[in-house]
Amino acid sequence: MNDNFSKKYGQVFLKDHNIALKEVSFLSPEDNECILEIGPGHGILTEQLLKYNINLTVVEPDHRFVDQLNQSYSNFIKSGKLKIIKADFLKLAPGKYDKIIGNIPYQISSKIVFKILDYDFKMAILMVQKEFAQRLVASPGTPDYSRLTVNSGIRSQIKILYNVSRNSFYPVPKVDSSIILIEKREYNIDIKKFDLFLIKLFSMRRKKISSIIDYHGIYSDKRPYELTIDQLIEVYSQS
Ligand SMILES: C[S@@+](CC[C@H](N)C(=O)[O-])C[C@H]1O[C@@H](n2cnc3c(N)ncnc32)[C@H](O)[C@@H]1O
Repeated sequence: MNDNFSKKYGQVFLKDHNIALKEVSFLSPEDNECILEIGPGHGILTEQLLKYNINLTVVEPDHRFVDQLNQSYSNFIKSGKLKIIKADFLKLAPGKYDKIIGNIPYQISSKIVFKILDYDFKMAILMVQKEFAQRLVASPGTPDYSRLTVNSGIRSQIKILYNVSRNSFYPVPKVDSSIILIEKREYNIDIKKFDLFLIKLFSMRRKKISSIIDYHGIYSDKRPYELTIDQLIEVYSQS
């Protein structure tokens, strides 16, 4: 295929097969699991995934890759083991999969993570920009601690598993990457309403909570970025 990289689709491609193997081994596919891959591109992860006895669905908006995958994996498609959806993942209605995997475009990483968290799934393995991974797992009181950390932290447990050099990709991007694990967890809050509350608080992250919202409890003098997730939920439920 003539590589005409699309900036619009955030196309940098993993060239290190050992990293692809590592990601798939982190995912640990089990027999008959339904697995979703976001943004297969040339299929470096797809190829490894198809070695397992799983049902694989891949979502890719770029018709060039869809055509390439349709050709390379026609037997898997015929046997029903592989389904290729030509679409923007962000526009799909959330579904149910056992596991999700993807080396996702940097510029829409937070939208993709928020969308994944609307899915019914057990765990996801994603390759993301290193700095983005650090924002996901940031501790309260640090500059990286944000609405993204809290929103994703309520709905899941996230860990950085492995850092990947920019030199493992082509064309070489300006940033390094990290492989992260997302494990979905149960939560008991209206996430849409809570997120609106977070947007308001974190838009003034250095102001005292009592000067942002009508709250006069024990955390009034704290700043939003200083509170743990549980403390933010407490403020939300009392305001
Ligand atoms: C960083 S590249 C990774 C490609 C391949 N998985 C790899 O590791 O080499 C991101 C891929 O996501 C695709 N992509 C971009 N926007 C997307 C979207 N909204 N939904 C699904 N895939 C998207 C791109 O076309 C590209 O194939």
